[in-house]
Amino acid sequence: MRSIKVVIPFKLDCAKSRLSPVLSSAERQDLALAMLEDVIDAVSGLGDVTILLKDPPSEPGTFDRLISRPGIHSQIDILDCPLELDPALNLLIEAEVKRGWPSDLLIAMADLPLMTPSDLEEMVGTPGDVVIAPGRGGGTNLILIRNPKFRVSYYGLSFLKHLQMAADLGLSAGVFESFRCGSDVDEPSDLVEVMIHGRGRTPELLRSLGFSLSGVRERSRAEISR
Ligand SMILES: Nc1nc2c(ncn2[C@@H]2O[C@H](COP(=O)(O)OP(=O)(O)OP(=O)(O)O)[C@@H](O)[C@H]2O)c(=O)[nH]1
Ligand SMILES: C[C@H](OP(=O)(O)O)C(=O)O
Repeated sequence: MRSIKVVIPFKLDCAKSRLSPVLSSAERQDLALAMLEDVIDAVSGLGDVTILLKDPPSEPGTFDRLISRPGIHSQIDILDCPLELDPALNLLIEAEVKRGWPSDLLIAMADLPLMTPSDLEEMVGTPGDVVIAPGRGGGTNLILIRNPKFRVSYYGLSFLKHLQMAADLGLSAGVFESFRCGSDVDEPSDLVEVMIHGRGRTPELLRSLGFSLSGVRERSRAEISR
């Protein structure tokens, strides 16, 4: 099997703005870092990892502990790129093409705190020139790119867009359906799933911020309170 390079795009400044009804700006940054930690734990067995960073953090050393924890054996690099999500990722893809496509690329969003190494093993076993793990509601949570012709186009109905882009290029697309990989954390109601199913740093942080499951389940959803 070909080797895999993992790319995690990450933005700390104004991170997770859709959670502003329930979390302050500093808390959202802490949450973004906790989710990044859980994502690194899930992906680090697959190969080397590049964190594609939008804006260098104001506090030096923000990432030091995250990337040099015991149990993390892969190489983790931080690559600064001020561009928006798509141009930053497509520039990185083109750089890999110029290098002769030494590894396949797995692009993993940093807001997937439920994802586990065994989910990813299953995804990597899925055939296709491109394999996509959709997010709930039509987004794209993970893309495994095995063919260097593919480029990304996130936001909007990006799952369907990515399938169409693969078809337009004549590439085969595998779809990896997974509850854990499909659960990205964007809206306050997504925090419920983290409290119920999370096992890592993210539910721990939410508990330390005072969140708990209220024990009530209304309109088919458990409720959390703070
Ligand atoms: N490198 C880079 N990463 C980004 C950028 N915008 C978002 N990301 C990352 O891409 C992933 C998905 O982004 P979103 O779910 O929109 O996260 P977000 O922008 O922090 O959240 P909202 O402000 O609520 O949209 C997360 O891992 C983000 O950290 C960007 O402009 N550059
Ligand atoms: C990046 C974007 O994430 P969302 O904010 O839609 O979860 C997408 O999946 O296309």
